[in-house]
Amino acid sequence: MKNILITGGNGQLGHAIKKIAGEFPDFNLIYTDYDTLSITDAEAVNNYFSENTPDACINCAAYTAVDKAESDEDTAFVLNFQGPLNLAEACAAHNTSLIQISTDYVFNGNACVPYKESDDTDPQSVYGSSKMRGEAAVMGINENNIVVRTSWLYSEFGINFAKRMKELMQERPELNVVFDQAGTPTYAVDLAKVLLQILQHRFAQPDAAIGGVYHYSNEGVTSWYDFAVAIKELTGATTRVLPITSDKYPTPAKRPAYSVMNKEKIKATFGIEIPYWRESLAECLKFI
Ligand SMILES: NC(=O)C1=CN([C@@H]2O[C@H](COP(=O)(O)OP(=O)(O)OC[C@H]3O[C@@H](n4cnc5c(N)ncnc54)[C@H](OP(=O)(O)O)[C@@H]3O)[C@@H](O)[C@H]2O)C=CC1
Ligand SMILES: Cc1cn([C@H]2C[C@H](O)[C@@H](COP(=O)(O)OP(=O)(O)O[C@H]3O[C@@H](C)C(=O)[C@@H](O)[C@H]3O)O2)c(=O)[nH]c1=O
Repeated sequence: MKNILITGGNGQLGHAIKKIAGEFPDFNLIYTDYDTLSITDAEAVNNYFSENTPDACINCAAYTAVDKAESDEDTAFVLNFQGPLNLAEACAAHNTSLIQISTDYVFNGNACVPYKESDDTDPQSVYGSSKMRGEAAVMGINENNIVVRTSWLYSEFGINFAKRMKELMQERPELNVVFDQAGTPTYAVDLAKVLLQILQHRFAQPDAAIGGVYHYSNEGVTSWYDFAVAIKELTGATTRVLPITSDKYPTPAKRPAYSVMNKEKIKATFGIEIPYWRESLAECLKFI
């Protein structure tokens, strides 16, 4: 039995991991959150690892309020950079495997073909910059650590675009949604399974050199507008969904115009198949 620590366990991804934990009977999953283990408190993190010595840690704790981060930079960096650094140091000291979750918002969005892990990062927002620093901190401490970048995460848990759209469609006759930002939605439950599969792989072949950055989203490409239209179609809502350009929906943080990620590396390394985004959306909507 392997003990797996899930930090930020009360967030969206933490809940998604809880949902599928039963499919991994060899793992004893331990969930902590802000109130039980603040990842920004280096001493608390060290003490926790000394007392509990987990075999692996998946860091789901993060500052994810993209717009708020623009005016709350210090808090975003403490949580998205210092927190992962604290965890990476404790993991290194206790021989614990670490998976850090990162984001498509580390890219500037100027590409027109899917981003590879080796492409340059150039975040356009405080959130993206803080996550990029978190990636560098984790990989700088131990090259065997793993960073999984994902995009447009949604699920029946927490706050996310799909849940918000479904709510708004019940309240409003018309919705305006940007169609000039392209990316790929990711059902958090699909990501949760892959994270635990990666750990299975790590424990089965401890000497395999699988450390590094990986991209994972669902398959396909869409825009936020098309994502909203799919939610409307799949839920049978009658709201009019209208496409707008980003300048008609001003936000404090700039989002990448294109943040589709190439997933060849994660598929080849771990032998996984990835569901198409619309099929996963249909599955998720059964639970929203
Ligand atoms: N959501 C998305 O669209 C995407 C997310 N990601 C990444 O995926 C990961 C998971 O995101 P998601 O589950 O959506 O995020 P959530 O915001 O749902 O969850 C983050 C969790 O971290 C907790 N937390 C806050 N501060 C601390 C702290 N100091 N110590 C421990 N825990 C803390 C939060 O608790 P509380 O709520 O009490 O503050 C919350 O439970 C993150 O790394 C994120 O950057 C990547 C791409 C897209
Ligand atoms: C609610 C709403 C949003 N939008 C736009 C705003 C924005 O450009 C886009 C996405 O909206 P949101 O602000 O909900 O999503 P956002 O917070 O930008 O989502 C991001 O979160 C972080 C944590 C990530 O890591 C990213 O991968 C991504 O998922 O849709 C509309 O056009 N109309 C609307 O009614």
